[in-house]
Amino acid sequence: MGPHPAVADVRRAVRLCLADLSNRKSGKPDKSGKPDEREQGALVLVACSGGADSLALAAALGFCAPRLGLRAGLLTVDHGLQEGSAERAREVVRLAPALGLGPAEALTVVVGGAGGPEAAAREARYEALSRAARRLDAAVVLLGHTLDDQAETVLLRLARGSGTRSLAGMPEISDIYRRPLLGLARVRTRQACAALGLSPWVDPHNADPAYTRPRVRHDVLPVLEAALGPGVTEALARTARLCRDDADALDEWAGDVYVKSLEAGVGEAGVGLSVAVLAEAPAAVRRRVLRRAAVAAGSSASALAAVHIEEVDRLVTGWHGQKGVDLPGGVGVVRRYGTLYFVGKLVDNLA
Ligand SMILES: Nc1ncnc2c1ncn2[C@@H]1O[C@H](COP(=O)(O)OP(=O)(O)OP(=O)(O)O)[C@@H](O)[C@H]1O
Repeated sequence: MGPHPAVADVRRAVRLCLADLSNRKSGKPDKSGKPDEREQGALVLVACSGGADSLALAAALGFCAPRLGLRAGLLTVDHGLQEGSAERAREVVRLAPALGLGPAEALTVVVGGAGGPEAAAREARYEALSRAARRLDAAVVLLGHTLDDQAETVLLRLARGSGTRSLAGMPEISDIYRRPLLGLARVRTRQACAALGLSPWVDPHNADPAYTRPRVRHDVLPVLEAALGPGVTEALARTARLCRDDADALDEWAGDVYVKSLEAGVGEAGVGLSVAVLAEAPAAVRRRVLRRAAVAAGSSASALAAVHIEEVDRLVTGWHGQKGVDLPGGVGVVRRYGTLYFVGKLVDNLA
């Protein structure tokens, strides 16, 4: 008898996601079911909170890694924000060998206050995960976001009035991170855990209406599904995929226009763009070029809101002598005749 269908689904998702790293073309296990000692494969880590999504993912990684000729390990992060968090982290680490995961570590982080506790915890978590991955020389770190997480993200961003890049939601691959479960409904990870006899941890925050995401999860999406039909979650995730393709194409176009419009160049004086070249570009492309220039001059991408860029855009398309625009990160934008200058502390990695 084969595995439970949900277990098979999670394993398939992991296999597909790691296929490019595999050194076993057949996908069949070797005799021992363990990675060949002579050709030690790449190390794949799973970031596991102990919740159903990342627990099902960890189990699937432990199963698939030897069959793909890869090594597998686990990282769990103790944010120190909830009672019993250290004990839970230890429990997740203790579970790792039974799941077939080699190095397993609990990382302790200190969460600062900037941007609210959720955002600060996330930032501290990613920093700790990236550092540990570098130290262990891991090729990738897997995250357990599901189709439902993606749909919630898209809905939240729609409600904020986001553009295509933001509506593209979470990418399947970014930097060392991969999200194999983005195409899989959350219910499948619950089913997979149950079928494997695993008892996931339930985050009390996930039911706390004080947080926005739980409200979307429990109050908004069920109402949409009831009113518009059961395909809404899947449809929102599809919107993310479509927006990603559009955003990628526009970014590429904007890259060309950015280079063409660089008039005063990028240097000590700032970034100078040709207004004539900018004015010729479609609005969606122009806004991307302006964002790029702002980041090159020292604004942080996450602090730049759509309203900031719209204000800068008015210096191009609605110019009647206004004095300039201040952007986050201490960047100022001024227009002098045919050139738009972004002046501020320049960052090293220019676009
Ligand atoms: N404390 C943690 N330690 C390690 N990884 C984590 C931790 N918290 C979250 N992650 C990783 O980030 C992913 C998304 O976490 P998030 O809290 O947004 O979602 P979630 O729905 O609560 O996920 P899960 O059910 O796996 O806890 C998780 O699936 C996991 O891979």
